Amino acid sequence: MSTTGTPSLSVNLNKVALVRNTRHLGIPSVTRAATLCLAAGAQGITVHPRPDERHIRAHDVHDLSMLLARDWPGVEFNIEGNPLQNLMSFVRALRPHQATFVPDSETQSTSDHGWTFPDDAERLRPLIAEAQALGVRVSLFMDPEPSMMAAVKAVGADRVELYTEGYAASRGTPEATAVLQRYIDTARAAQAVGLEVNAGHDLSRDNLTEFLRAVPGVLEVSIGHAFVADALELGYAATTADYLRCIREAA
Ligand SMILES: CC(=O)[C@@H](O)[C@H](O)COP(=O)(O)O
Ligand SMILES: NCC(=O)COP(=O)(O)O
Repeated sequence: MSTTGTPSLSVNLNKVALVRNTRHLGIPSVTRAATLCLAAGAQGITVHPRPDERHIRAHDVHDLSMLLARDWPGVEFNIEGNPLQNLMSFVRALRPHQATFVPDSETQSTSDHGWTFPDDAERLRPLIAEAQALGVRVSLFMDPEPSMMAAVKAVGADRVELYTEGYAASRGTPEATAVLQRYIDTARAAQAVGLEVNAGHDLSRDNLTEFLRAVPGVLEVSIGHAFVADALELGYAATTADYLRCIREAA
């Protein structure tokens, strides 16, 4: 949650790195993108360093951590990934404010599901405890399934990130109202057991306000793909300002 009491905007820079990686010129710069978004008012930076380094590379995570610590001390750094693969090495080395645990396979093209309980509980429990002992808040990427929230709390997580692809894809279909209701019910179930709530995946300027108006108490949205697509047209500063407007209009 930002200092204004509205949900925080954490800009995911994966797709900036994706373009950068097609040549050896260092452009577009991931750290420059972070600086421009933060200067325009974004409250956080998210990266998802995948094991194949198709976009964010290990040095990006280190560079961003240094940049934020040096120039943006109030800004939240959120690193996403699978703690059973490469995520914990970043958590141990850099101690970001938040680690979002995502159950992706190594070759997955993008995230497409959340953790499953009770199946994943015993593998996650010690990793959640380790991250928290390092001062890192842990959020679990979860499908909108109210019945899972008690298990997320029981395994020790601080937050859930609601996987919003289903919401985004349902808009304009006959199922849209029922789908949105599942997110509302899941957020309420999470909050009822003492979990905080984030949201992300396929959020955009078109669908963000409606989501935040409907789903209570979302503290943070992380947005990358649509954000970077918009930034190609509008620039980072104007894009950040417009996403902040979408968030404000939901209040
Ligand atoms: C967890 C989540 O929803 C995002 O991290 C998303 O997976 C972005 O990753 P890509 O940019 O690799 O699609
Ligand atoms: N956690 C979701 C995220 O960081 C960005 O997802 P997307 O906007 O790239 O789909």
